[in-house]
Amino acid sequence: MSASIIDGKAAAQALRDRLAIEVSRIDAEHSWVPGLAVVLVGEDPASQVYVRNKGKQTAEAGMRSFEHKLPASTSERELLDLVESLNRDDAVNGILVQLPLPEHIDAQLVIETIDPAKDVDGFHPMNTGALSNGDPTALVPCTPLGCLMMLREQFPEGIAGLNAVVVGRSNIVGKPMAQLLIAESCTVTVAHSKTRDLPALCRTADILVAAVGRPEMVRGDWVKEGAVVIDVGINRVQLEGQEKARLVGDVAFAEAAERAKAITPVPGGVGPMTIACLLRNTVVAACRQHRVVCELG
Ligand SMILES: NC(=O)C1=CN([C@@H]2O[C@H](COP(=O)(O)OP(=O)(O)OC[C@H]3O[C@@H](n4cnc5c(N)ncnc54)[C@H](OP(=O)(O)O)[C@@H]3O)[C@@H](O)[C@H]2O)C=CC1
Ligand SMILES: Nc1nc(=O)c2c([nH]1)NC[C@@H]1CN(c3ccc(C(=O)N[C@@H](CCC(=O)O)C(=O)O)cc3)C=[N+]21
Ligand SMILES: [Mg+2]
Repeated sequence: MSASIIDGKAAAQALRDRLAIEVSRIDAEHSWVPGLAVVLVGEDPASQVYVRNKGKQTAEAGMRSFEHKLPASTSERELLDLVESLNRDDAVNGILVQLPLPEHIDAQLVIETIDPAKDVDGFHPMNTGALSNGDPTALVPCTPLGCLMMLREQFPEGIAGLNAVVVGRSNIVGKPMAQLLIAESCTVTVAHSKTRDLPALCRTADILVAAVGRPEMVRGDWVKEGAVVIDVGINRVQLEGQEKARLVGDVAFAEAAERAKAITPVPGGVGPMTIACLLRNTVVAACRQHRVVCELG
């Protein structure tokens, strides 16, 4: 079998097109547009790429974008003050503080300072709690939400009852991914660095999600014939004799594609959908704040 390649770029474009229509309807009917504030502390080059993409795509969807770039030397108090001022700012409907933060800043404290109604990353305990309780009003973390949207497209008959293996248990990807799949009635196993015989476990997966941060760790023979593989990994690897770093996922793509039914590429898979879902969460959050019905579900 040779896998079909899931086009995350196209899926993200389609979602952004729908958002743009919804935003222009809101603007016409209510005379406001959703606003997203992105806060970047420090100079991490990869984070700068994402922040630039977010700003551009936010504007293209007709929304307002507020970028706050702070030096790595910013104190915790200064960052908390900024978050509190964004909480009070009515033009700001969504707040994203790019992670990781410098060592001297308590990231959990920053996350808990964000108004849960503006927490478009879905990382605030109020939102993670709501997700784990199956509360549909939860703001759901963007990367897992994007993965779920792509998975649903692959299974017109639904995913209930399928075996899902999520490799990685981070608060930003693995755990919320597992929660979403549980809510979809998959049978979910979460693997991590202490998991025994990971290859054999992965071979039980109808749905295999890799969110590990290790380039091409998941090999072709870990993939069950006909499985759908979602590769969340974004790893910059420097190849010998090549000038530019290359982006690779957590899955050995060519090998896995020989056995999977469908697979997401890196780049062009989960990454673009993450940003589109961030914009979606911002529109949803803005509509709730204005007590206006949103036609995005
Ligand atoms: N496309 C996108 O939009 C996004 C992509 N990413 C990418 O996804 C990847 C994961 O990110 P994130 O969740 O933040 O990473 P973390 O480093 O926070 O978590 C990695 C997880 O993988 C587990 N792990 C590490 N090594 C192994 C191993 N050898 N075998 C099994 N499990 C292992 C860890 O286990 P343990 O808990 O035991 O340490 C941990 O649970 C990264 O490449 C990141 O860049 C992240 C966010 C968004
Ligand atoms: N508070 C917070 N929320 C996040 O959602 C968050 C974060 N912090 N910190 C970093 C990770 C990573 N992340 C990505 C977003 C887009 C792409 C993306 O657009 N990737 C493109 C390629 C872009 C490139 O060339 O680097 C692709 O995969 O095709 C990747 C990764 C969001 N994250
Ligand atoms: Mg992390």
